[in-house]
Amino acid sequence: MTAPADTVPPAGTGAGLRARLLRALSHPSMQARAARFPFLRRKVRREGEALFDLVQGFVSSQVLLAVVELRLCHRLMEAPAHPADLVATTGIPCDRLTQLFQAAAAVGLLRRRRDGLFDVTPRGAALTGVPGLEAMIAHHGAFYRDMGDPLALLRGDGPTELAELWPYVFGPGRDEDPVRARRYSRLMEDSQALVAQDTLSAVSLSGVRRLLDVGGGTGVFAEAAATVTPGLRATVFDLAPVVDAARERLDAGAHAGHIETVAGSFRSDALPDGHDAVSLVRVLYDHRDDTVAELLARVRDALPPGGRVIVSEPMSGGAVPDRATDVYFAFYTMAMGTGTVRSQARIAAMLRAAGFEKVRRHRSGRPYVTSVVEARRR
Ligand SMILES: C[S@@+](CC[C@H](N)C(=O)[O-])C[C@H]1O[C@@H](n2cnc3c(N)ncnc32)[C@H](O)[C@@H]1O
Repeated sequence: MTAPADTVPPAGTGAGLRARLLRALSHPSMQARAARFPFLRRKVRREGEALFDLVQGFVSSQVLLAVVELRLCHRLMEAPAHPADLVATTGIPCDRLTQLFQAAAAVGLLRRRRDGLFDVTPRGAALTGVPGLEAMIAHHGAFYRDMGDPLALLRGDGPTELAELWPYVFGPGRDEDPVRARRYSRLMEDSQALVAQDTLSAVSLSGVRRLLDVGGGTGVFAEAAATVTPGLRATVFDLAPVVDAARERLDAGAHAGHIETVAGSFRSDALPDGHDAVSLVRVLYDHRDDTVAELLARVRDALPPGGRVIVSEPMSGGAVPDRATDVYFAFYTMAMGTGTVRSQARIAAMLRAAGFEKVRRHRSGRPYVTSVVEARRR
């Protein structure tokens, strides 16, 4: 497709040159002509590879899912194997299993050795070791079905499967089911350690005596905060069924005496006071702007002047769109029904509107794990 002529800026300007390059690249004969010029040849090839990468992304993800479901990396960590060795246990014919091994090697999870056996690569080993990653991949079936018709998802047509998995986003009446609360809490709990690690390396809690972790799940962040901040006492505030699971977990841990749990809903209940900092870890991106604005107002009311709020979650790249957050998390939260990824600038603006100041943005080295914004109550 070529751009209409009237949208092309005048020749000689930077924008004009760029528009001409884009027009040239979009011309079908360009692929053949570019072969004659080394610079263009390289550019066309790079763009071709990048486009093909986008085209085949879903297939790679499904290869990853098959690898996870068969626990292939776990099996090959024990000993290198030939696909034929796994036919009986997987029930997959040898020729197809060989194709899966080849594909897993092509995406860097396995290595094909000269003797025809396969073993795991460092990436394949990391897949088995990153807490929560395999559980996250395994639950993607629901997300991919929601993504099956992206235009329907964008238009907001019909129910989504992810909305069923995260029922609390719709508030009272949908947020009390203990079975579903356990299921989503376990999913979050597994990945919470990494998020806690990045959050606590972005912000120091030194000077904080009492931390309130709102939507704190089963207390993994509160425990991590207590571990790195001697003397810290924490309160985990979450919905009743989640708090029951949190209490069970925390009572078996090292910080049981320093971490309280309070059941309630931040939609309808005042937050417990007596804390000098409030954390919101992977909470805001689940909710619409009006819910977030009300929640931030409650956080402000629970804090003394100068009290800190810490927001930690994957954030949009904003002016510099980011592949992990503006693609994956944006569509994931959209499929949940009410969520959205916000940029640090947008969260900062919402914090200021709620009565916070001295906003600091900490861009993490792993935006796909989390980014952090903190502020003080005016
Ligand atoms: C995505 S999870 C994050 C949990 C934890 N902070 C973490 O990062 O693993 C969101 C949490 O917010 C809690 N939540 C949702 N709506 C809530 C409400 N109205 N009041 C209190 N907690 C709520 C959920 O139960 C869940 O534990």
